[in-house]
Amino acid sequence: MEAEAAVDYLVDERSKAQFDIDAMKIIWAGGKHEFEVSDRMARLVASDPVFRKDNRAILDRKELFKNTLRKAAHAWKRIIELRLSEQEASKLRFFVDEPAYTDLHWGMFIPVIKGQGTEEQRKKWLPMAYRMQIIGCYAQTELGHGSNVQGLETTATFDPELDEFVIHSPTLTSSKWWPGGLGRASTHAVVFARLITDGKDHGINGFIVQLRSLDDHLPLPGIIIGDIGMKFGNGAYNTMDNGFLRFDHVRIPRDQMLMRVKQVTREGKVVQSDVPWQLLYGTMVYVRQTIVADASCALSRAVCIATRYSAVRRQFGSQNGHETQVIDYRTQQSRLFPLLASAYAFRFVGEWLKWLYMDVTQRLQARDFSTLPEAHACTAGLKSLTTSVTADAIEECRKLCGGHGYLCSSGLPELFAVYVPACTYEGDNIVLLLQVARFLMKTVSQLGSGERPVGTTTYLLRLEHLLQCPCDVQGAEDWLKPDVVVQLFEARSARMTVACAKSLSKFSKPEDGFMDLSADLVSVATAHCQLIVVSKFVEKLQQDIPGEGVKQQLEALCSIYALSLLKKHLGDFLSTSCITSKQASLANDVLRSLYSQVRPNAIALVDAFNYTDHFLGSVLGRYDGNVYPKLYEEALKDPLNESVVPDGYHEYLQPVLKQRLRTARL
Ligand SMILES: CCCCC/C=C\C/C=C\C/C=C\C/C=C\CCCC(=O)SCCNC(=O)CCNC(=O)[C@H](O)C(C)(C)COP(=O)(O)OP(=O)(O)OC[C@H]1O[C@@H](n2cnc3c(N)ncnc32)[C@H](O)[C@@H]1OP(=O)(O)O
Ligand SMILES: Cc1cc2nc3c(=O)[nH]c(=O)nc-3n(C[C@H](O)[C@H](O)[C@H](O)COP(=O)(O)OP(=O)(O)OC[C@H]3O[C@@H](n4cnc5c(N)ncnc54)[C@H](O)[C@@H]3O)c2cc1C
Repeated sequence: MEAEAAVDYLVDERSKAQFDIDAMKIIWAGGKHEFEVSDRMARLVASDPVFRKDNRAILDRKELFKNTLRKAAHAWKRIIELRLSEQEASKLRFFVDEPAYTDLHWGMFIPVIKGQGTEEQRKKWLPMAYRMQIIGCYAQTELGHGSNVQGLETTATFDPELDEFVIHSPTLTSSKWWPGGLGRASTHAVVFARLITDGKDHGINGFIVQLRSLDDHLPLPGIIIGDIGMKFGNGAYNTMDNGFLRFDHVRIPRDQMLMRVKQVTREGKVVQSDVPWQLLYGTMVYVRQTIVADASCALSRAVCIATRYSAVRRQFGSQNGHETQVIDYRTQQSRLFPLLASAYAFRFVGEWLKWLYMDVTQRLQARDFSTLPEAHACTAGLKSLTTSVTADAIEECRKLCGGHGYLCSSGLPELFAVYVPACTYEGDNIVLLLQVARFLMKTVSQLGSGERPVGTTTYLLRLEHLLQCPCDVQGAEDWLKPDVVVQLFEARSARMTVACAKSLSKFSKPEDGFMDLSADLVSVATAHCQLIVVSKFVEKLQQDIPGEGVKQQLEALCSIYALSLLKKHLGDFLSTSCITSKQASLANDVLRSLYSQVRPNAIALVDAFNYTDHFLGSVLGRYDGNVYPKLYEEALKDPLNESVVPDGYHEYLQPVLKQRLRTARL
């Protein structure tokens, strides 16, 4: 009975949608072709029993890891058999949805050789890597240093006699610690180490080092290697073999130093090429950009689960003889719909960031390095903003699902455990925001010197205006005007930036100021990054958006994104006199009416993500809404339910029960 009623809830919900959902699916996917590829790969993975993943939380580490190896090998087999393109293969791996050494091989090892190798090095190493004849990882972080890349201790000392580098770990803290894929799978690594020639330290650089034999996978001489142990959560990121690695005077040929940024000649002379040294950090810029795109996937997945379940779940009250769907509670809407809006916002900012990254790459090839600092600031800042919001949002979605959200079968605990390290890897989120703040302070300080701000900082050219312009909101409807909202976010960011720059100028040493004001600098960077997301959403809406009602839905979501941020950071907007308290109260009224506008479309808006039940991996987020019987089904699959009387009853339960009986008689 309940099961049928639950199914009905979602059918009814879907019939209320006021927009063309197929058109929205294409917008979400980023185009017709992208939608077709994504849809095909998702179905391919979902229909293949090797890719089942509902048992991850109960497998022990060894079984779990072996199963990951099996899935990765099967994925590779399918990629070859079906002659999948690079785009299709990467989508297939995405839908397999299991962190694995292949993420680092394709996501970092290949990109670092592409970005930091010479033409010759690329020709030598990439074909082997593309065919997976070698498996590589990215070994930068050490036990003692992660954020402070310049503080790495591993050494690469040039031996001119043998024309080789000697890679060595001089201290315990110089052990490589964390690299994914290193622990068990990789045969090779790009190792970041201090380049030393003729007794002189030339700073860090990447080196290709073979770690394990290609015949029997045993570590090569001088290599001490292993897995760093269990991480947060069962299943979750434990499918990944994050590893440790120590070198005892390991020798590699000179041509295995990645030489795009610096070269070492046969005589041991170090030659700096004319590209900026920061390109050594280029792979991190690339991966940060992909992490932003990935944030909208994780966020939309959690939101899809919470939204569908909120429509199925009923609690208290009465609507036509039924209890109230929890999605109809204003409190539920005010927690859920800003997250739904953020998922769309991050999708569009991710698309834009991909474009920015391609643009900077093309410019670098043409030896135009002018936009590199901005690309670094945008990728760092948006990586930080989107991953922090997404991690918090997954936890919020768990709470939005009440008690059942805490069950592994809701999919949310594992999603959270897999996702939270994104706030740390590829740059700790606070460290990255401080990089953005540094960039903003530098941009402001150069305004008078004729240096023109570029791209996302162009608004600072209108600084005088932004520092005193009043907010143009007289009536509630003014809050729906995109130019009013964008200018408001510009004014807030500009005012906070200038206030911080003024405070900084009071310090005789800028570095002291940076230390003392770092918490404020993080707020400034956050305000700037939120402005970028809002303005990229608005720009997206200025493009041609086909499909009946699609644009209207996206406009509502864009307003929800911006106004819910305004509400959350009201202190910033009021303390910088960007708005009055009357305007804040009008914004709150508008938000409520926007929630009402989104409410009938909520299920269709999450259906537009086009996730299969396999990918969602959630009983609560099932497409058919058939939640309750499936919760039972999942519970009954638990190994604890395999026997009626639990293992251990005779040893540990029965004696206790008997003893209590005797005590009671006494
Ligand atoms: C099923 C799940 C799969 C999901 C996968 C989805 C997507 C991902 C896809 C592929 C990836 C695969 C798997 C993902 C999973 C895990 C991967 C994790 C891998 C790692 O986790 S891998 C280690 C990453 N580890 C860091 O992330 C260290 C952070 N630490 C730093 O990054 C630096 O150390 C910094 C910047 C903090 C200090 O650097 P510093 O000490 O040199 O100091 P300073 O601040 O003075 O900078 C001097 C001048 O360089 C400029 N500058 C700085 N950085 C730049 C850059 N990148 N580009 C251009 N310019 C840059 C500055 O703006 C300044 O410029 P100016 O002088 O003009 O002011
Ligand atoms: C799951 C996972 C996978 C990873 N994969 C890889 C990989 O494949 N390859 C690789 O090389 N590395 C990898 N890493 C390492 C990762 O990149 C680092 O852990 C990350 O860059 C953070 O550095 P840290 O550990 O040194 O943190 P720390 O810098 O020690 O951070 C500790 C605290 O100090 C604060 N802090 C640090 N510096 C400052 C500052 N200047 N100002 C203010 N606060 C500061 C931070 O905000 C944080 O709160 C991985 C890490 C994880 C968790």
